[in-house]
Amino acid sequence: MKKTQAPLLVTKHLKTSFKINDHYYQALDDVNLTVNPGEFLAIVGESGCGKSTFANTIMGLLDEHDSKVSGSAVFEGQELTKLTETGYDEIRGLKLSMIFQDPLSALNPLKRIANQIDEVMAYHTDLSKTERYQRVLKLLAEVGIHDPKRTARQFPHQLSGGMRQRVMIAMAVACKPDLIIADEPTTALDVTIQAQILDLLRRVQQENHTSIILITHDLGVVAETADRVAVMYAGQIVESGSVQQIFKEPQHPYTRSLLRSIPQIDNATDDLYVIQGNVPSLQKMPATGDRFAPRIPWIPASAHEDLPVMHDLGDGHQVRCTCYRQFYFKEDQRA
Ligand SMILES: Nc1ncnc2c1ncn2[C@@H]1O[C@H](COP(=O)(O)OP(=O)(O)OP(=O)(O)O)[C@@H](O)[C@H]1O
Repeated sequence: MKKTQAPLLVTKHLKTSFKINDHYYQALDDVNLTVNPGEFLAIVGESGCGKSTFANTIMGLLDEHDSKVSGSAVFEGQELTKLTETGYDEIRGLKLSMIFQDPLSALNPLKRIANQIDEVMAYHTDLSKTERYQRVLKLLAEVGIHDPKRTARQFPHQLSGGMRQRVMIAMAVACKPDLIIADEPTTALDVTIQAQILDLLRRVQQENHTSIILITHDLGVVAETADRVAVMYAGQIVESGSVQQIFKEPQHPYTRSLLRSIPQIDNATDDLYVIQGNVPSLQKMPATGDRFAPRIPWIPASAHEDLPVMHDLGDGHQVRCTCYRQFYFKEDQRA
């Protein structure tokens, strides 16, 4: 059952800049995203596209001395960009949680697992110590830890990578938050464990009706997991839509290139498609034009907009720039 029909998180014209050598450079540019209650949104893009910056902006984890945020991010009616540190303390862990890529550095190496999960409940709930311990064991069992009592006594270094990530998920869901941001939660894990962790996140979303934003560079992991996908390139959302739209009718050349780069099991003899070039650094970000254009030089300049905007394709499918209308792969054209 839905807790509320209103969107959970709405960002409008959200921009984040970082100070480098006394100048501010934009890492997030005009990000407009909506996350509905109980929805699983994936944000996908190569390394350096701004995905973690988005997560850190929403979670209030940026260093205010070297970053600037403008625009709006409203979470459950609260404007996050104006929230003080004390305000964030009230909602982080309770309404808004984060799962990091590297649980070993996110967990405290000197504290037993039980104490780390207990902390968030001690801060946000009125449960007694005994009740909290019972909940720690229940949470550990729910995230697939076979011997919760034993794991509760252990330190992070005594656990495998997959178990540590399960513990992080137990911590993140301890107070049943409304939104969890998982930043590359499976990147450091092998493929089998990766699938288990994604299944677990999906289960958390369905059982607790929690919204999840999954941040990943791997479009391949998204198809089975997410409801909607936002593709990010060089600090901008270049395409967004349902999983079906993104996988069956991808429009932006960047989305199509990412899809083509996914290894296909039934296509083992074909060479893997590699997107040529790199994501521009913040200092080299072009002020105008399609930011992906330099990586598809065979597409005529006239196909791109000078100041690309989002185009509505219907049913919630959006794409930036008109170049998608004339996009083709150079290799296909030669064939
Ligand atoms: N504190 C910072 N100061 C300066 N530049 C930063 C800072 N944090 C991130 N950046 C730059 O902002 C851009 C976006 O980085 P971000 O980490 O958000 O990308 P990402 O898509 O999450 O990639 P990755 O998966 O590698 O973290 C990059 O060019 C990065 O170098």
